[in-house]
Amino acid sequence: MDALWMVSPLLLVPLLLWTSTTFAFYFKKFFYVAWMMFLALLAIPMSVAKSGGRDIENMRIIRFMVRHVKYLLGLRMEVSGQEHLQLQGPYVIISNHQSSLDVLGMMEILPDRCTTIAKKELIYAGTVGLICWLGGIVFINRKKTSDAKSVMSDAAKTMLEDQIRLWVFPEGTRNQQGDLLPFKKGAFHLAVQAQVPIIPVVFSSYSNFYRRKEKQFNSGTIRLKILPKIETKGMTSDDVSSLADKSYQVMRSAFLEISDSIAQSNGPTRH
Ligand SMILES: CCCCCC/C=C\CCCCCCCCCC(=O)SCCNC(=O)CCNC(=O)[C@H](O)C(C)(C)COP(=O)(O)OP(=O)(O)OC[C@H]1O[C@@H](n2cnc3c(N)ncnc32)[C@H](O)[C@@H]1OP(=O)(O)O
Ligand SMILES: CCCCCCCC/C=C\CCCCCCCC(=O)OC[C@@H](O)COP(=O)(O)O
Repeated sequence: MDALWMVSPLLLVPLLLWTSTTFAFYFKKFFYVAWMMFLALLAIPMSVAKSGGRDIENMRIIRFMVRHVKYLLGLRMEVSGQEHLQLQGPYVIISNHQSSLDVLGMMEILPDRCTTIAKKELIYAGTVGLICWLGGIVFINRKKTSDAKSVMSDAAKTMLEDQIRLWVFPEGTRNQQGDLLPFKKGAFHLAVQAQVPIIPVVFSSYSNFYRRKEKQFNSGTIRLKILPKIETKGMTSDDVSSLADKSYQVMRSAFLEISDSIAQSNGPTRH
């Protein structure tokens, strides 16, 4: 009995360590969602006051409101290739998609008059849904290909008429498998239909600070690499597959390169 009393406090040590990282994981996730909901609540009246309703200019307000959130979560952003975004007129940005944390990187580099394409379910996310609508986010129904395609073709026209840039996640869903998923074609049809360039953007792997399975959410660095534009002038729908393949290749090699260099600078990581 005595021996058990001596041992049990020692057993508490690993238990406390386990709960503290797990606790931090849930706490940071909860805080992130709650804080974004709160920021959206502030941004809604600001957007309505500025532009009276749904308007792409509201993305400036959203960008401004989200920029500090990285500090609250202990994340650092390292951006390279910013000069590639200095193009006149509309273009399509494509990037990999790991988590809702991508919004932080997106707001770090979002050019003016740029909004994004998102699944329609996001509109039901309370204040976040409303601010997305006010920011002109284009919602698509992924379960109905024909609907999604027609929304994307309309978007190609609007891009040119209103001089708008669109950010698309060509993987079509979130993915943290340490590699890119095969690309869907929508972003490439969009760029070809509008005859505008594609600018690939790559987020480094989050696996060195965020591991969902292991319930870890530490401080860390996100590298954001903006790659040179890929022209689509003169291309037709016949070129879409090769355009998608080419984009995939350049993004995949950039992803492996920047993710690897972070893993090395942080020392070995557990997987
Ligand atoms: C102030 C504080 C606020 C705080 C809150 C923050 C608020 C705001 C910040 C904003 C940030 C919000 C961030 C939101 C991120 C959300 C991201 C997402 O939701 S990702 C999911 C949605 N996005 C996508 O899915 C885009 C990528 N998907 C596609 O491009 C798909 O192709 C599609 C959805 C258009 C269609 O998909 P699917 O039904 O699966 O069909 P496919 O297999 O891809 O295609 C079938 C065939 O159709 C051809 N195709 C596709 N598109 C077209 C087209 N536009 N025109 C003609 N043809 C098309 C395609 O080539 C296929 O044919 P094939 O013969 O096989 O080639
Ligand atoms: C009252 C409802 C409350 C719902 C609360 C959810 C609110 C989310 C709040 C804060 C996060 C802010 C950033 C939101 C934008 C990110 C959205 C996102 O990343 O969507 C996932 C989508 O790309 C792919 O979806 P799937 O991986 O296919 O699934």
